[in-house]
Parts: sequence; structure tokens; C-alpha cells
Amino acid sequence: MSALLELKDCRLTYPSNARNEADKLALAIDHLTIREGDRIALLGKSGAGKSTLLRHIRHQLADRASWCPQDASLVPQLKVFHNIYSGALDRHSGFVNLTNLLLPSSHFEAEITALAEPLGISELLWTKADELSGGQQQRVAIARALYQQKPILLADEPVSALDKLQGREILELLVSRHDTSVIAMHNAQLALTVCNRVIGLKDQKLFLDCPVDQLSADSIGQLYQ
Ligand SMILES: Nc1ncnc2c1ncn2[C@@H]1O[C@H](COP(=O)(O)OP(=O)(O)OP(=O)(O)O)[C@@H](O)[C@H]1O
Repeated sequence: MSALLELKDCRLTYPSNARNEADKLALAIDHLTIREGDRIALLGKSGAGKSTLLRHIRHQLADRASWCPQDASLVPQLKVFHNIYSGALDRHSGFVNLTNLLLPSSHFEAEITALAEPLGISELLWTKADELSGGQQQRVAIARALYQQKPILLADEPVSALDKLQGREILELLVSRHDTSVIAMHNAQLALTVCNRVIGLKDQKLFLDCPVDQLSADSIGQLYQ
């Protein structure tokens, strides 16, 4: 499998609140390679650095990756249709985007309806985003990520607001529509059912990196100690 991204001696920091104090370390990675075909479960306790790493990977991969953020980040005043459509703004001209905002074309409506159906949100296309439940908002964010139609998926807790069965089905759908995925999850058990590689972060470092079928219960236990 070819390497998509290689990180070496990578130190990710954030600015200190105190004046004249050096930046603080969020995560230090000595070496990490992401390969085409990887379906990576990014695990670790809260604050371990999962979002920090995802943001860095996103920055490195630029427009090759679809992005599904932790907080959905929908535009509250816009309808579900437009929020999903916004995943494709860079594929179309300004004229097409503006026209579609005012008067959605049947072509785009059909595309987005087809995308929304397996996510159970096709009945909500003309509802404003701020009228949705948390789980509905999360599914709209997933649809927007799918509509980006990029080969790589970067997702931060994409199914945290969904029930167990729906979360698993939608996670499988997300992974099946991308060649490569990196997904930060708190629910390790669910992540490991759809991923083939696990990256565990602990104490601001890479703690484990191995294929899911070689993962021991002991190492997962240590990751969360
Ligand atoms: N801008 C910032 N200001 C203050 N602290 C930050 C900032 N960015 C990152 N950190 C710190 O860096 C560490 C890693 O944060 P990050 O959000 O990546 O963790 P996480 O594993 O994604 O957590 P969670 O699972 O709770 O989302 C945390 O200790 C966090 O407090």
C-alpha cells in the first residue's frame, strides 16, 4: 500500500494563555505513516490529542480529504439541503452555487436526496439546521462529508450522538465510501468493528499502532488507564 502521509518528529503545540510563556505541547509523534487503504480507529482518553492529530493530518492532506468535525458545524440558518450541498462548493462555479442557494436545481436535489436516504434524513432536506436534534445534525454533517466526494475521510467522533445500531451502520457506510479513513472515536468497541488499524494516543504520545486483528485486550486496557 502506498504511503499517503508520513509524519516524522512531529510536535503539535498550542499557544499558552500566559504572556511570554512558550507554546504548550499537545502531541509529539516520532514516526507515523498513513497508507492508502488504512481504516484507522484513532483512540485515547479525552484530551489525549486525537482532534489535534486529525487537524494536523487534515492540514497536510489539504483538498484530498473529506472532513467530518466533532461539533457538526452546520450553518444554523440554512436548510439541511444547503448544509449538505456546501460540501461541494469547490466543485462548482460561484454562479452555480449562488443559483442553487436561491433555487435548488432538480439535479442537485436528486443527488442529495439519494445521499440522505440511507442516513434517514431525506425527509428533512427543507428543515433549517437549527431545528434539528443533535443526532439529526450529526447525520447532516456526515452527508456533507460524503458529498465532498474525496478519497480520504477524516472524522472526529462522527457517530457519538447516534444509537448503537444506527452508529454502526452509518460508520460502515462512511468507511465504505472512502478509500482511506481516519476516525477518532470514544467508543473503542464500535471503532474496532469497522477499522483495520488502531492508533492509540496516551500522555501526548503515540502509545500503540497495530492492525486491529493483532490488538490485545491488555493494550487497549493500558491505553485507557
Ligand atoms: N487551543 C488550545 N488551548 C488549550 N489547550 C489545548 C488547545 N489545543 C489543544 N489543547 C490541549 O491539547 C490536548 C489535546 O487536545 P485534543 O482536543 O486534541 O484531545 P482529544 O483527544 O481530541 O480530546 P476529546 O476526546 O475530549 O475530544 C488537551 O490537553 C487540550 O487541553
